[in-house]
Parts: sequence; C-alpha cells; structure tokens
Amino acid sequence: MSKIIKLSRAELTGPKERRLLRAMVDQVPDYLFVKDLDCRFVIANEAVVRINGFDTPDEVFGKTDFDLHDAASAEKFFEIERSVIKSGDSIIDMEERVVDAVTGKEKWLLTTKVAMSDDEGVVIGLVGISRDITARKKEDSLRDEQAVVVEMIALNSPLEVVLERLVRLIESQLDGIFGSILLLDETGHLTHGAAPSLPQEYSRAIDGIAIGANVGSCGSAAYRRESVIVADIATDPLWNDFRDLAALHGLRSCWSTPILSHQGNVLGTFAMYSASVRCPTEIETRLTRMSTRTAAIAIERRLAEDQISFMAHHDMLTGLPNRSLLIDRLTQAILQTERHNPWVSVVIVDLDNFKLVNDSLGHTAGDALLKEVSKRMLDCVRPTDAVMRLDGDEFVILLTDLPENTDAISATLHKLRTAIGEPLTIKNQAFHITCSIGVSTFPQDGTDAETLIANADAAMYKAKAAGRDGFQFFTGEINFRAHARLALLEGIRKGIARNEFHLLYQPQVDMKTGRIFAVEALLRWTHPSLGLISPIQFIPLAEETGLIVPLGDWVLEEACRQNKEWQDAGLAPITVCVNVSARQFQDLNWPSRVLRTLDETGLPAECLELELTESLVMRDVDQAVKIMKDLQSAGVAFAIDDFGTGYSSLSALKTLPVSRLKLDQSFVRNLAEDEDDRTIAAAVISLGQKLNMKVIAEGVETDEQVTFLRNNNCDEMQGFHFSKPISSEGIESLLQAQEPKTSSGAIEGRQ
Ligand SMILES: Nc1nc2c(ncn2[C@@H]2O[C@H](COP(=O)(O)O[C@H]3[C@@H](O)[C@H](n4cnc5c(=O)[nH]c(N)nc54)O[C@@H]3COP(=O)(O)O)[C@@H](O)[C@H]2O)c(=O)[nH]1
Repeated sequence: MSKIIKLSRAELTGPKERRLLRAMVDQVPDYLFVKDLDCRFVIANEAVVRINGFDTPDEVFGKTDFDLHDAASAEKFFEIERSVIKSGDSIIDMEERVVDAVTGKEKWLLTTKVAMSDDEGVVIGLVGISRDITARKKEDSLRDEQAVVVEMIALNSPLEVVLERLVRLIESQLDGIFGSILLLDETGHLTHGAAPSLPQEYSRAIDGIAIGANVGSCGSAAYRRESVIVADIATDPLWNDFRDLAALHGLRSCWSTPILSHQGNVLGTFAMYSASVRCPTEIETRLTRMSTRTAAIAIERRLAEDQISFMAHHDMLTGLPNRSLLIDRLTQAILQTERHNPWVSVVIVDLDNFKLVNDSLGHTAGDALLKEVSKRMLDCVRPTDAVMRLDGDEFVILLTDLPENTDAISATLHKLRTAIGEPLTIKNQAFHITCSIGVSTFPQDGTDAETLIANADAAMYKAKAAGRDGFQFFTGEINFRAHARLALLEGIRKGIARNEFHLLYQPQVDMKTGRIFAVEALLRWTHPSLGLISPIQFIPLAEETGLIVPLGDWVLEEACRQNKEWQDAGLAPITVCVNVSARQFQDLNWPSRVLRTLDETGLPAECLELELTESLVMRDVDQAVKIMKDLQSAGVAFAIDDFGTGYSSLSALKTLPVSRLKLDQSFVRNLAEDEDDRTIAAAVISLGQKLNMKVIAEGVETDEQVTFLRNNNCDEMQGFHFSKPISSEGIESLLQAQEPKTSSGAIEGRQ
C-alpha cells in the first residue's frame, strides 16, 4: 500500500517552524533525509551529515548518492529511489548491506523510503529514514554461526574444521583481529589448531613451542592457566624470544586465554592478535569467553572419541591392540602380501602357568605378569610386526614380510619362548613362565583373518595337549580336529535349544543303614546322529567356551524340578547333588539364579547340595566362602568333589561351609591292592571326621572296597556297587522299595 505524506508549504516556510523542524530531525539518531525528483539531497539530518564526513547540512545539499558512495552502492540506492518516486509505492523496513562512505567498512541499514507529494498530490521527491542495524545483524550472525559450530561438533566434524570455523566466526565479528587456537599435547607443547588469517609462516614458526612462564602470550597463558594480555608485543618481556618474528608479520598485540576442560585441565589456548597496540574491548573479551568454551567442548569431545576408539581397539591392561584391531591389521597385511608376495604368520601365545600366579598371588600380581610378558614379546619382534592381547593370558603376534620358509618363523618363536621363560619376580617371588604357541601362515593355512586366527588357535591347543612349553605349526591333521571341535561346540548349542540333554541320577547310600539319602544328577547328551555322548567329551569344551553356564542352569533346574516331583509323589525327601563348574561359580548372577530356581521349582533349599571341586574353591577362597555362606544361609549344602586330587589348604578347608567331602574315585579304585591309596583314603576319612564333615567314597564297585571303607568308618558311598547312574523312574522305584519313610519325615541322611 502506498503512503504519501502531504506537506503544507505554509508550515515549512516560517523561520521559527523551520528551526523547530531542523532541531527535531537532528535529534533523531537514524539517518533522515529528503530528496528531490533527481534524488538529490534537499534535507539531511545531523546523522546523515556526520556519517558522510561533512560538518554542515549545506555540504550535503544538492549532492546525490553518486557523490557520496561507490558507484555500485549509489546505483542501487538510485534505482530504488527512482522506483519509489515513479510508482509512488513506499519501501518499508528494507534491510540493505552498504559500504560506509567514510570508513569503507560494510554495514547494515534498515531503510524506509516514502514518496513525497505537493498540495496537488504531485510527487515532488521522497523522504527516507535509515537505521544502522549493523550491531544487531552481527549478533544474529554470531548466533547462527554458533549454532553451525555446535552442530559441527555434534556431527563429529574433524576438529581442525570446527576450530577454523570458530576462529573465522570470531574474526567476522571483530575488526582487525586474527584469531588463533593452539592445542596442548601430552608433552607440554602447543601445536597448531586453527589460525586461518595469521601468516602461515608465523603459524609454522610457533607450532610445537614448549609452554613456560615467559613464552609469548600463548605459551605463558597455557603455563600459568590464566589469560595473558600483551598490549604491545614490541615492549613486553614475555615476547623477548618471539618479538622479531611477530614484528616481521606486523603483529603488535596478542591476548591469549587458556582453553580449559570441564575438569580444569589446559587443553590449549585461544588468542586474538591485532596489528595495533591495544588491550581487548569488552566485546572482544566476551567473544573470547564464548570461543574458549566452545573450543573446549570441541576438543574434549575429540579426546573422548579418541579414548573410546582406543578402548575399542586396545586392551586396557597392556595397551596392546585387541582382537578387532588384529583383524584389521591382519586383513591389511594379507592385502599387502597379495601384492608383494612374502608370507604373513599369525602366532598365538598362551601362557601355561598364568592361572597359578593369578590364583596364588591375586589379580594384581597376574596383571603385573601380563604387562611384563607383553613387554618382552614386543622386544622380540620387529617394529613392523604387531603384538596384541586376545583375552586373559592369550596373545597374538602378527609376523609380516617373512621369507617363504619356516626357518625365520622358528627363529622368532625360539626367541619369544626364551624371552618369556626368563625368570621374573612378582611380590618377591620368582617365577618361570612357560608358554604354548600355535602358528598359522598365509596363504597355505588360510586366506582370511578369521581362518588364520582359528587355525593358529587350533595349533596352540595341539601344543598344549602335547605337554605345553612348546610350539606347533598348523597342519591338516589339526585342521581335522579343529573342525571336530567346532562341530561339537555347534552341536552343544543346538542340543540345548533342541532339548537333547537329559539327566541320570546315581544314588548315594548311607554305609550304616544302606539307605539312599541322596542322588547325584549326571548330565547325558543324546546327539541326533552320534547317539549318546559322554559328559567327559563335551563338559570340558562347554566349560572352556562358557556354554556350561546355560547348560548348568538347565541341569540345576531339571534336578530341582525332579526332586520336588519325587517329594510330591510322596517319596521320602532326599537330597539332589548337582555338579557346579568354575565358569558357573564365577558368574556373579549365579547365586541368585540358584535361589530363584529353588523358588520356582518349590524344592526346599535343604534338599539341594552343590558339588564344587577343590581347585575351583581354592582359586579364591575368600570369594568362595562368601558365595557359599550366602547360599548356605538359605539352606543349600555344599560338597567338595574329587577330594584328594587337588591342592587344598587345610586352614582354608576349615573355613569353608562344606558338609561333605567326596573321596575321589581314583583312590577308591585300587584300594584292594594299593597301600598308598589305602593310606590316603583312611587319611581323608579321618580328616573329614576332624573337620566335622561327612566323607562319601566315590566309584565304589567291589565288596572289598566296601569292607575297607566300612572298617575305616567312611560315612557314605556312591558307585556301581550299589547302582550305576539311572533314570528318574529307576530312582523312584529304588526309593519306593526302601519305604517306609523316616518317622520324622526328615531328609534322609542329611544332618
Ligand atoms: N559341571 C558338570 N559336570 C558334570 C555334569 N554331569 C556330569 N558331569 C561330570 O562329567 C564327568 C563324567 O561324568 P559321568 O560320565 O556321569 O561319570 C560319573 C559317574 O558315572 C562315574 N561313576 C560313578 N560311580 C562309578 C563307579 O563305581 N565306577 C566308575 N568307573 N565310574 C563311576 O563318576 C562320575 C561322577 O563323578 P563326580 O561328579 O566326580 O562324582 C564327571 O566329572 C562329572 O562330574 C554336570 O551336570 N555338570
């Protein structure tokens, strides 16, 4: 909509009114002017006069924009004004980017131009008013640019790109300022971050300076952890060592502020340089604050990303690369090899007696040993080779650029074994560590990373099986065994899902009464094509791979459910004994799963006994006592299985909440003919009595064994002499046969 102001000549003719009007328009801080039809200034207020570098309105009178501005700007103004005059249509609140006539700097105006007509309605010129909105526009662009920088940080743009954008943002807000960001490295040196407007030669010269009390503005700011304002580089003693360099590039003042992490660590510096001698203005100080905060977020984020990436690819204890980096490096090495044709070998090193150190001296000592062994291995290989930690005490070494024969590999393996085998002292105790090593080589033993690692692993197992402390190259025969192992593993997994497992129960009998008081649950696997598979074949593999945890959960659940079923059928309550492997026991959630199973099956806790081996318990006695006591307080009993075969500390044994020792069948087997076994068996029975524990003999097959055990006051027995492991129905029949129930209804044989 056009808007025409009508001026009455009479009002503008009187001298008084003219003065009033003049005074009024001069008070307005905006640029106020009237132009004639040729776009010449007729009236201009004080603001217009000053901004164009004049002293009086008369100096502006009659001038056009072509007299005051550069041709391009003047042309723009002229066209707009001609159109307003011609059409009579006003231009309201138009944002214009113009070049200041005096300073030559860019600025922003908010302009309104309205056509002006005489009493007859004839357009005789225009009235214009412009407001300088440069400051507001800068604030808008600061906000927009800040948002862009934050978005870049969030989207993980490269740090250098983010920092450069930040510096440019600051420079766009200020006049005559060159921004600079330096990053502090771990060694106390400042390295280039971003300085897009500083001369490159200058940036290169200061890249890598060590921070210190008197090292220019940035080195000193990082060192002192506070802002350092140097108004005149030419005279300030902090710049003694860099004065000439700065002068060479026309830099006169430099104000630097440390960039601090949220924990207060110095991450780098943010500096503003200028070519004049001066201190920062308030706005410059404010922008510095904003920049250091933003830069800190960007740098911290990058450090966190680096840390996460390092953690994802390295072992935290030894700092060695881990499996994911191994696959990456090995794949790279294979690609290289395909081009240059030498061999690449994967060497898997497994420490033989690491568990002994860990179990006897604790995890801290175990960690120290792993670190020392990693160092020794690194010392044995070339810088182009790589040492990585796979898991626990298992390491992988990647040998690259090998000649095509096994001699070079063998030489390295000998060196490795010797280095690892050197005595080492931990907690004042000397150790001699041995290792088993398996090797596979590209291309003959596999053409991809996973196959080479699997085959080196299989070879390492062969070295272990061959008596440890040796190395083994991968062969076709190992390949066959490895495949069989993998097939078995896959079979166990499927077997769990397909319910191919079931339990047999072997009675445990009181020697005096001859009554069954408990049964041991023993796992059986009926493979769809291989038929019945002995637990001796699959339990060790299930333990090694952790599959024993779900399998053991199933055994526990089934054994408890079955025992409760017998009780619900009216049979005398007995105890069901369930084997527990180390992997289950180490699982932090296992105790709560035991209690939940009892709860869900409804079996009284007093009717469950858990069998733990000596070695399992002795691994970490304190932890074992804690877990056992927790479950014991709920009513669950514990037995030590295979007693006599491991190493038990008698003092530790005393502290264990154990109600039964199971004399291992290896001592029972030859009781008739072996004097030593008789001595051991008698000693175990006597030990049990002294520790207030029942002793049950395992594997009892003959009358002679029964007689010996009875004569030596053994409490209980289990073995083929009484019954082989049988089905649940078989147990039911045996229990029915030995009715009537105990008069008290108490659990048979349990004290
Ligand atoms: N972690 C788990 N281990 C389990 C589980 N089920 C079984 N096992 C362990 O597997 C090993 C072999 O068990 P199995 O073949 O069942 O052998 C047991 C008995 O059949 C056998 N036995 C019993 N009496 C006699 C005998 O008179 N003569 C003779 N030659 N063998 C006999 O002994 C095995 C029981 O041993 P133990 O557990 O030590 O009491 C074995 O180590 C099982 O522990 C399972 O669910 N989880």
